[in-house]
Amino acid sequence: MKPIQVGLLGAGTVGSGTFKVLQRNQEEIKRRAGRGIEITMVADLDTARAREVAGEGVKVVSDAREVIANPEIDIVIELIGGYGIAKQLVLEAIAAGKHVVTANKALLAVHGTEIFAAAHAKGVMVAFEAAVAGGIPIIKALREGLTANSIQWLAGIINGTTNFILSEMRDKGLDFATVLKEAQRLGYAEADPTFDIEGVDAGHKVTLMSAIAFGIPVQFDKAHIEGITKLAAQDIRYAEQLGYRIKLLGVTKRTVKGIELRVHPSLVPSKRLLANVEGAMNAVVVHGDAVGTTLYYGKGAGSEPTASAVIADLVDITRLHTADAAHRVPHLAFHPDAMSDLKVLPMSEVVTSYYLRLRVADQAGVLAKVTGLLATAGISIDAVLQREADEVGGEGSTQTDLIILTHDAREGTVNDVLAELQALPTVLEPIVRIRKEELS
Ligand SMILES: NC(=O)c1ccc[n+]([C@@H]2O[C@H](COP(=O)([O-])OP(=O)(O)OC[C@H]3O[C@@H](n4cnc5c(N)ncnc54)[C@H](O)[C@@H]3O)[C@@H](O)[C@H]2O)c1
Ligand SMILES: N[C@@H](CCO)C(=O)O
Ligand code: NA
Repeated sequence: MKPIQVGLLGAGTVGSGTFKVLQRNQEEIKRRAGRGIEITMVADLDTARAREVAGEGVKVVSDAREVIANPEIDIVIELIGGYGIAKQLVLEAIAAGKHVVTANKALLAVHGTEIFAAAHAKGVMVAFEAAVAGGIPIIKALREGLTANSIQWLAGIINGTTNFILSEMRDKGLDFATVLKEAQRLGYAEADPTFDIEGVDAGHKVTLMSAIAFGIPVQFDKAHIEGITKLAAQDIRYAEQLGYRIKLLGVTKRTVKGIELRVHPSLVPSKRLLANVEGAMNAVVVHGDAVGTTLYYGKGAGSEPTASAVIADLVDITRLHTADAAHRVPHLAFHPDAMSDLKVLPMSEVVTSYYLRLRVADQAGVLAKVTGLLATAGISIDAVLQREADEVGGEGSTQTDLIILTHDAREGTVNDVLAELQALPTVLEPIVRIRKEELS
């Protein structure tokens, strides 16, 4: 089947990421969607840059309406932003019978009711995973994964720019303006960064989540919004001394009286996972009556993380648009005729790093012997800690613990060297081995 054709409006930060990821993972995405997905036309006012982004074989125009008018195109991605021309283009694309994918939370939070109604009437989809918490699939989680639940509340760090500002101010003592500039340079901030720092962007996102969580219309005008511009550095410090971090949270809650919908700085106990979400990272905690509390964490802004969500929507729409049984969501995510024959590795071939603890005789040369055997096996050491003998076995002890952190090594190699180490007469007890994952 011929690839589904996509038109892109706006080849900026997110648009260029969408191109890159779609090209890099083309084959895998096709195996998942059951059909190729190709951006064949791009509109951007800056046609020279768009041409650079799009590469060979893609038609570049400056007038977005040419993309919408192209009958070959089934899906239009709107990545221009704002309420003005973006709104007109989205409504025109819908009227022309195109599905729309957008990252424009401002547009949907304010004009969502009109846009979704137009799409419903026309029988097309408007997908917006990228609009909330960027790459985190929170829309899909709320709409599909948690669909059995009566959702009670959700709270999240959903603006990367402000979380980045708060983290950098606290950790590096940098001033607000400097960090904001850096967030803009990194492509996190909105075209108008007051939307970020005054909590408006977070308000747009929590409004969209509130609608999906509780089945209410999008009502940005009812949200209470405070940003971080009035936050004083000493309050961040005092909160810290009391065991709290200050985070800009978007919160929406079902109560007997109605729905809470609010964005403001909040003290969060330092030991909570949310308090430890740093930099431009986002996280959303959702509480459903059946599932309890669940947490979603990841990059909420930036070129490729946001593109990740845009493309997920493209795949969803491609599956639904190509509406025969063969193109529904496959049981194993990839289409049955596109499964891979990649092998599952035996544990001995797994590469990871290790924590090793050896109870050894407290005598000269033991450490050298142990590290020598590891070196011979090609296992490099990240850190060594030797406990004092009397900490281990009491005063006058003749035993001590050697704790070794290794760099990455093959499990089979580690097994062999552990057998050698265990056989040393100076190693007194079974060696403790715990695998270590940096998960970075
Ligand atoms: N940057 C992020 O991390 C991020 C994350 C999530 C959502 N978003 C949203 O994604 C959208 C795009 O953001 P971005 O950061 O990629 O913005 P950007 O400013 O980098 O890109 C916008 C592009 O649109 C083009 N453009 C402007 N007017 C146009 C018109 N009339 N016709 C055609 N092209 C036009 C601009 O030349 C520019 O290349 C916004 O709605 C934003 O809120 C961004
Ligand atoms: N300006 C937004 C981009 C992602 O929506 C942020 O900082 O989170
Ligand atoms: Na998302």
